[in-house]
Amino acid sequence: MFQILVADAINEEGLSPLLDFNEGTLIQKKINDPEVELEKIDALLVRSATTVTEDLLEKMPQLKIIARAGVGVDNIDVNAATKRGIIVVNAPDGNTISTAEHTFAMMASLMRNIPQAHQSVKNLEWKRNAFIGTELYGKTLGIVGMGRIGSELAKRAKVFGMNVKVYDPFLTKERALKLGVSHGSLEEVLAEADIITVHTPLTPETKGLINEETLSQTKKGVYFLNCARGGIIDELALAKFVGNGHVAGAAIDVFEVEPPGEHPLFKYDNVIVTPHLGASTKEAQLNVATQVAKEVRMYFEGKPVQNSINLPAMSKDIFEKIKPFHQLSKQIGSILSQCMKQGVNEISITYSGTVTDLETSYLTKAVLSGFFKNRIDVNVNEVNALLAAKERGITVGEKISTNTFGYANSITVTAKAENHQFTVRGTFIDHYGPRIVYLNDFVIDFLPEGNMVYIQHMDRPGVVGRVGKILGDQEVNIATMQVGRKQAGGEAIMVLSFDKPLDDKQMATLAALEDIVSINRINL
Ligand SMILES: NC(=O)C1=CN([C@@H]2O[C@H](COP(=O)(O)OP(=O)(O)OC[C@H]3O[C@@H](n4cnc5c(N)ncnc54)[C@H](O)[C@@H]3O)[C@@H](O)[C@H]2O)C=CC1
Ligand SMILES: O=C(O)CCC(=O)C(=O)O
Repeated sequence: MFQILVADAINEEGLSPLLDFNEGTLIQKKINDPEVELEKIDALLVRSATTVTEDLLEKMPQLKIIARAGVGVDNIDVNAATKRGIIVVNAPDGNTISTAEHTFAMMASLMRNIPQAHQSVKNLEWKRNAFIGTELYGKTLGIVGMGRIGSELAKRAKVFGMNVKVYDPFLTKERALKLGVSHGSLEEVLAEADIITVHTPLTPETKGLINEETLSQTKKGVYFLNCARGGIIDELALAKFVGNGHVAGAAIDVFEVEPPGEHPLFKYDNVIVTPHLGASTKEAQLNVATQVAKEVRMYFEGKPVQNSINLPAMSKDIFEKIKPFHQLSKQIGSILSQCMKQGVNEISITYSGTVTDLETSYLTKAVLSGFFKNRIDVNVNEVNALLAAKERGITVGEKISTNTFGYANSITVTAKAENHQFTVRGTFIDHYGPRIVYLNDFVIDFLPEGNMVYIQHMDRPGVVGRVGKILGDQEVNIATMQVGRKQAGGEAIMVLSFDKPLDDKQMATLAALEDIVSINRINL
């Protein structure tokens, strides 16, 4: 049973794919609840209240997937998760409309003094002249970060007759044209906009993007909005520019520290605030919860996840096509690792035939995950495979060849150490399955499965018989046996499979036989 911890308030109805999941137990408790056994948790679902740090991950050795029921993953140490092979998924578009609408509502409220007027009327006042507002019509809205939310906001602003000027270094001219917005530098947006709103993620590049220097490049009387992440606008700098009258007002949904407690912006009447409500609609909460619950279930069902931060997306169709090769690649990596015990400095992979139509980089990562399994403590998978190789100084190369060695496809992997190298080649035969067809200079043909031994020996009469006799005497049943040799009387190999692994004594007895050069267990 997979243990799935829902650590933040996530919409219950949206969690139904996990509540109905027979192979998972859903635990809805805070991360620091003493009843939560962190070391047993397989999946962690959070919103923004839980901060997923490297220290926390250290306490969760079984964790395989972190799901953020929302967009921003700045509360998750994605690098630390990646290093441990933990997939991080989010719900990228479930709350886009809600956040765009909230930003729009904040902008309209700010320009028409709605919160202040509301409070005044409730205080039994009737000050119609105190709350003269400003129209949105004809004003220039500057959008910094033209992704999903920025784009939805732009559409709404245009309907209200606003001009939209955007800054996003990753936005193409074609997309800007399609969205009907004017695209410029940050400096241009700062200089031209009447209202500026930020919609970027919080990253080292965007932290403090709006600071004293950039604020001083804006028009006097500009308005600011932040419904993205606290910290993109430097709060103290903004407070200073509101205080000196340069900024006419600000609407803030998100803070550097949440909840913010006493805050320098709160003393200004022309600053309106909400407690991180961008995604707080029934619709958005249901959407994001459903999206991540489905993703976690798909993951545990062995299906591809769609919205991973640290793994390329793969459609179901492609995943089905790649699946047999993925398994074969892992097996090749594992055989290689078990046959070549020394430290490796290079792994090169050659793909040929039908497999080259697929996403081979995914297979390369599978080869590495098979290779590192049992070699290092860390669970290596497609998420951290390249990183694991890099950290261990192993160069990984991938190439395509037209030589299929007579098969419809083949995957050939060579691991190189200082004075040694070992090659394993496999193929996948439709309606038949995976086969290993080449092992270190020997042509062979065996199913990579179960408990095997790989024996290097001299091709002399009686060797195969002696191996069979010794194992028979010890009541060991040989399930399959394949032999390969280069030339009569020269070096040869045997690959045998058994119902259960050979023990150390049995291995030692075989190793001591005359004409046996070496013997290795291969457990797949
Ligand atoms: N207040 C709330 O409750 C919510 C806040 N958010 C925040 O809004 C952010 C944006 O969300 P989406 O639009 O869905 O993300 P998105 O990924 O679709 O868009 C982000 C855009 O920012 C741009 N960008 C990145 N670095 C930039 C830079 N240095 N300068 C200018 N543009 C830059 C990207 O190119 C991208 O187009 C999220 O990262 C999240 O932190 C999201 C949902 C709810
Ligand atoms: O969980 C929430 O309500 C916050 C949403 C948010 O900030 C996000 O999706 O990035």
